[in-house]
Amino acid sequence: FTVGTQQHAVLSLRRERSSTTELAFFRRLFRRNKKQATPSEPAPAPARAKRIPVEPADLCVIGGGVSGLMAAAEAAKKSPKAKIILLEAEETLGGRVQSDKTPDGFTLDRGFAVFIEDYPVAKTVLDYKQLKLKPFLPGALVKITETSSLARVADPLRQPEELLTALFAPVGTFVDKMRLLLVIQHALSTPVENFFTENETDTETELKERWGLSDTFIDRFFRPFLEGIYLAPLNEQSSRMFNFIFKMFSAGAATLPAGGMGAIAEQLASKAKEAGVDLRTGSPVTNVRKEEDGYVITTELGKAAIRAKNVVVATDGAAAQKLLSQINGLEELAAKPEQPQRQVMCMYYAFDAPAPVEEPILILNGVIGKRGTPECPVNNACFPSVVNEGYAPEGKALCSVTILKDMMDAYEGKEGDLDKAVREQLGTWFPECKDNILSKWELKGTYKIKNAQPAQLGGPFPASINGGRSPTTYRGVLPQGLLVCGDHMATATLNGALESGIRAGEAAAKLL
Ligand SMILES: Cc1cc2nc3c(=O)[nH]c(=O)nc-3n(C[C@H](O)[C@H](O)[C@H](O)COP(=O)(O)OP(=O)(O)OC[C@H]3O[C@@H](n4cnc5c(N)ncnc54)[C@H](O)[C@@H]3O)c2cc1C
Repeated sequence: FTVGTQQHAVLSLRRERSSTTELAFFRRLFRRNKKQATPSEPAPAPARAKRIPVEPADLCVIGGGVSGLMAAAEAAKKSPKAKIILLEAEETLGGRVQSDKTPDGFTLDRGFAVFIEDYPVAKTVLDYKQLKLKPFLPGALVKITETSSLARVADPLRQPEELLTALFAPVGTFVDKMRLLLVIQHALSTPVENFFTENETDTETELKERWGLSDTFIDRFFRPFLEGIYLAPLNEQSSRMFNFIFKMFSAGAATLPAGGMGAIAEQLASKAKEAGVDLRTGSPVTNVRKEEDGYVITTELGKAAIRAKNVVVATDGAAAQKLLSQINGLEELAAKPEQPQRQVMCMYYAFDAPAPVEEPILILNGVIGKRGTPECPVNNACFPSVVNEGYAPEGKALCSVTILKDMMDAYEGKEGDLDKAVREQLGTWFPECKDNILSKWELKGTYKIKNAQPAQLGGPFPASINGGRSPTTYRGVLPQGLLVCGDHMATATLNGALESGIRAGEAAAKLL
C-alpha cells in the first residue's frame, strides 16, 4: 500500500488530458500530419473523429466524491423519474474519503482524517448507527520537550474530572488556560452561521490578537493541532475556519467509523444507487461542451458521450476550474489563479497489541524548535485501532502518523530515511516500546496526498457555510443548467462537501 506518487502521476496525466478538448486534439493531429507531408506526397486526409454514440440523460454529475454522491442522491430523491448519471474518473467512488483494506485485516484510511459527530449537515444526512462511530477523547497528549513525558491537554468543560490536570498541564500558563475557557465558551455559544459573517483574518492573528494566547501555548498545542487539520501554517488559514473547527471539536466528539472513513462515502454511494443514480467509475470526463439545449459530456477520447440537460461539476476545485474553462463563454476561467492545494502524507505501522497508549486520544508534537525538522518529522499520531477496533484484526494494533508538507519535501525520494526518523521520534514519545518500534513495527502503508484540501483564506476562495456558495456561481454566474459543488465551494471539510452537494442536488432537481 504505497499510494500517492504513482496515484497522483496517473491523476495528473488524466487531468492533462481533461484540459484537451477533442477538437483541439484532432486539430493538433491534423497539423502534425500536415507538417510531415513532403511536396511529392499529397497530404494525408485529416483524421476523422470516430462517431461515438451519445446517450441522453437529464442530469450528469461529474465526480464521485462526497459532494457528487450527495448531489446525485439528493437530485434523485427529489426527482425520482429523472435519468441521472454520475461519472467518476477513478475506479472507486469516494474521492478523498476512501479506506483500503489490507489482506491481513487492517483498515488504512487514505490519509488520517476524523469525522466530527456534530457537523451540522452530516448529522442530518448520515446514518451514524450504521457507521458504528467511536469517539476520541477530548484534548490531546502533547510532547513538549524532547525528554519530557507526554503532557495532557484536557477540556475541563467536557471532562470536569480532568480540571486539575488541565490547570496544571505544562503546555501553557494559567492565564492561557483561563483564556482558553473563553475561546471554548465563545465557540459553544455562537451559532455556526455567525462565524462566517465575522471579520476574517488568519488563525495566528486570531489566536494572538483576539484571544491573547501566548506564543508558547500556541506553539505547543494550537500549531500542531490545527496544522494537522488545515495542513497549512496558521497564518495561511482563515480565522472563520478556526472558529468553525474549534466549535465542532468543543461541542461534539471526533470519531472514527468501524469500517474506516471510507464507510461514509460508501453509505452515500448506496443512498445514490438506491435512489436510482447510475454510478459509473473509471470514467474521467475530458470535455464538457455547451449546446443549445444542454451539454455534451465526453469521457476519455472515443469511449462515451452523454447529452445531459443539466450538469453538476463535483470535482475538486482545480479540476473544476479546468473543466469549466472549456465551456463556451467561460474560457476566461483558464487564466484565473488556481486555488492552492494543501498536501499531506500519512504512514501506517502495524504491530502486536497493546498499543503504547491505550486511550483513544490524539498525540501531538509540541516540541518548540524541533517540530517539523528532519529529526522530528511527525506532526501528530494516534492509534486508530484503539479508537475503533475495526481498524485492526484481533490481537494487532495500528498507528497512524501524519507528516506535513515541509517534511514531505525534505524527505522526497528518501522514504527509507523518513521511516527511520519516524521510528526514532516515536521511540522518544513511547520510550518503553522503543525497541519494538525500531525493529518490530511493520510499515503497512504510505499515502502522499497532493490535493488533500483547498486553501481557504479570503480573496476568491473564502471558507463559507450556510450551504456554501451558490451552485450557480463559480467565480461568476454560470450558464443555465450548469452547477458546481465540492468542498472548495463551502468549507474544506466533509461537512462542507455534504452541504455543497445537497445545495447543488436541490438546485438540479428544480431544473429536472
Ligand atoms: C488526508 C485528508 C484528511 C482530511 N481530514 C479531514 C477531517 O479530518 N475532517 C473533515 O471533515 N474533512 C477532512 N478532509 C477533507 C474532506 O475529505 C474533503 O473536504 C471532502 O472529501 C471533499 O469531497 P469533494 O466531493 O468535495 O471532493 P473529492 O473527494 O475530491 O471528489 C471529487 C471527485 O471528482 C473526481 N474527478 C476529478 N476530476 C474528474 C473528471 N475529470 N471526471 C470525473 N471525475 C473526476 C475525483 O476523482 C474525485 O473522486 C480531509 C481530506 C484529506 C485528503
